[in-house]
Amino acid sequence: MLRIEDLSVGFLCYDGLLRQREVRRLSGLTLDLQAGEILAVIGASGAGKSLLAHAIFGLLPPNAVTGGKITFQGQSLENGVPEGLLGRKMALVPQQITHLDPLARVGAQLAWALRRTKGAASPEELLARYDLSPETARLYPSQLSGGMARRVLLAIAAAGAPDLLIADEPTAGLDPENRDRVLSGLRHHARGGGAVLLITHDLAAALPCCDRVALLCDGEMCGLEAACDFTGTGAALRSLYARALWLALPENGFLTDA
Ligand SMILES: Nc1ncnc2c1ncn2[C@@H]1O[C@H](COP(=O)(O)OP(=O)(O)OP(=O)(O)O)[C@@H](O)[C@H]1O
Ligand code: NI
Repeated sequence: MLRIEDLSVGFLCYDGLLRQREVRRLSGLTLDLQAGEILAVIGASGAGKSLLAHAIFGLLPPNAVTGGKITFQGQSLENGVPEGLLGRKMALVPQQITHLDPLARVGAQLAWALRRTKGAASPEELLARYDLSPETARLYPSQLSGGMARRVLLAIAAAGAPDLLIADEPTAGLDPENRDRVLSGLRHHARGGGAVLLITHDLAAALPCCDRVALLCDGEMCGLEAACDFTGTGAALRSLYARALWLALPENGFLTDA
């Protein structure tokens, strides 16, 4: 469904008064994502996870320099996501909850999303999918808890039943209960045949819900593993980085000498 081949992203910055140079932040990234699959992209802060999401949606700033190829359902995204696909075929759940309109009730924002994407669901159905009560529709964003706001963002992104959902840190700052609600909403999406790119730094939380894990390290891919291989001593994992990350989890004894 989504194919990324040799993607690179850099930024032009001034080096002296007039000379510009490119600072590479992503390089040589190759990935594909199938329908019905949840692929987790795991990496530390600054690894380039959000850049990957923004590159897919063509949301990079003008000083960005990109290379490589991104195709979605066989269509090139070289010039950004075509208008007809946005929201209806592919949707982004942004990292910042400030993307909600502070002056509009949740219900109105869901209704706009449904109208814009010609979505068939009702606002109540979308809220229920993310375990939000129908009364949530009457609230303004300032009246939502952090966990509720994240789930509202997901419900808005799900309005057009997109084939591909890219969720950038949808569980950041959430307690385990809210985190599981968000993840089960993403699983619901994948079960219905959608594909999910789940961006997170939390390997332990992502593992029970994803199918594969791509590891990003300083802008490069340093492992692509099946989620089921994160087990025992990590002997089935192919990359050293994945094994080190797995063994360093608290439940595996914080081992750091993999
Ligand atoms: N507009 C920009 N101009 C220059 N550098 C940028 C820009 N946006 C991001 N970067 C750099 O690219 C690198 C990757 O940033 P990115 O936001 O993708 O990290 P991340 O993995 O999403 O981190 P986090 O988990 O903290 O969200 C960082 O070093 C960041 O400073
Ligand atoms: Ni980020």
